[in-house]
Amino acid sequence: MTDATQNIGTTSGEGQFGDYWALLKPRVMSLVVFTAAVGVFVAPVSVHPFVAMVSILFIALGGGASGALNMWYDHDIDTIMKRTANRPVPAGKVAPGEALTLGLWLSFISVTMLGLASNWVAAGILAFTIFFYAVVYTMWLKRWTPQNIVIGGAAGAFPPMIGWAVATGGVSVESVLLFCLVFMWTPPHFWALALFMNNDYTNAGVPMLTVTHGKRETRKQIFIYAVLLAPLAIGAAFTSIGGWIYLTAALVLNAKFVWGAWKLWHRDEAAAEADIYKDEKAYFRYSLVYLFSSFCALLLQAVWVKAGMGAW
Ligand code: HEM
Ligand SMILES: CC(C)=CCC/C(C)=C/CC/C(C)=C/COP(=O)(O)OP(=O)(O)O
Repeated sequence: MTDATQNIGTTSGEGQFGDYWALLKPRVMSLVVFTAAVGVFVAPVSVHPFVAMVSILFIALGGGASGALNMWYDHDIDTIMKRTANRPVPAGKVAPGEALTLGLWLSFISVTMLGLASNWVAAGILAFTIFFYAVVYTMWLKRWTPQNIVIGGAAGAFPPMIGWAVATGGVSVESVLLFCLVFMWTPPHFWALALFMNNDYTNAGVPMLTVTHGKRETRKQIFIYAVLLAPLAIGAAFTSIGGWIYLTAALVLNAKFVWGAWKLWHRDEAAAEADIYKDEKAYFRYSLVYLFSSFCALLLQAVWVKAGMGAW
C-alpha cells in the first residue's frame, strides 16, 4: 500500500514513467473510478458502450489529475510522513512544478474531453470534484480542521454522481444517495488508518482527529459514522437502484462494518498498541472490501433488473 516507485537514483525533473504514473495515485483512484463506473451502469438510461468507456477513462484521468495536484501541494508534509516520504516529489524524482503542470493539464484535458464525450453536467461535476479535492480539501481543510476528511470526503463521494450524470445528463435522488454512501463511509475508512498512522500526522502537524481529539474519540466517531451509514446503505435497497441482490449484500456488509466499528471502539488502547494495531489495519482493509462489494452488488442488481428479471 504505497505510492512509491522503484526508480531510486533519478534526479529531480528526470522522472521516469512510473514516477509520473504514481503522481496519479492509481491504487486509490482505481476504486474511485469503479464507483463512477457503477454510477454510469446503474442509471436508468443506457449509454453507448463506447461513450461509457471513454467517459470513465476521462473521469479516471481527472481523478489522477487531482492526485497530482494533491502531491504537488502536499510535498512538504509528504516528506515528513514515513508512509509518503518516498512518493515521487518528496523522493526528488519529480520536481514540484512538474507535478503541478501535469495536474493542471490533466484537469483541463479530462474535464474538456468528458464534456465533449458525454455532457457538460458530468464535466462540471468533475471540475468541481477536482477543485474540491485539490483546493478545498488539500490546500485548506486538511491543515486546518479535524473535520477535514468529513467535509473533504465529499470530493471522493462525487464520482458516482459524475457517472450517473454521464448516463442521464443530470442529478437525481438516487445519485445523491450514492454520494451519501461514499460520504458516510469515508470517516470510518480514513480514521481506521489514522489510528495506526497517527505518529505520521502528529509529526507533520496535520490536525487529524486522532491528533486533536485522541484515539478514544476517533474510535467512537468511527462507530457513529458506521451506524449512520448502515440505514442509508440498507435503505438504498428500496429505491429504484435496489432489489434483493443488493439488499442481501448490504445487510451482510453493513452488519460487519458496524460490528467491526463497535469492536474498535471498545478496544483497549494498550492492547491495540501491543499487537501493532492488527484490528485497526484489518478494519481499514475491510472498509475497502465494503465499498467495493457494495458497489459490485449495485452493479449486479442493475444487470439482473436490466435483463428483465425484476428487482424482487
Ligand atoms: C477524503 C477522503 C479520503 C481520504 C482522506 C482517504 C485517505 C486514504 C489514505 C491516507 C490512504 C492510504 C493511501 C496510501 O498509502 O497511498 C487510503 C487508501 C485507500 N483509499 Fe482512501 N481516502 C479517502 C477517500 C477514498 C475514496 C472515496 C476511495 C474510493 C472510492 C478511497 C479508496 C482507497 C483505496 C482503494 C486505498 C488503498 C490504496 C492502496 O492499496 O494503496 N479512498 N485512503
Ligand atoms: C474524479 C475525481 C476528481 C476523484 C477524486 C476522488 C478523491 C477526492 C479521492 C480522494 C482520496 C484520497 C487519495 C484521499 C487521500 O487523502 P490525502 O490526500 O490526505 O492522503 P495522502 O496523505 O495519502 O496524500
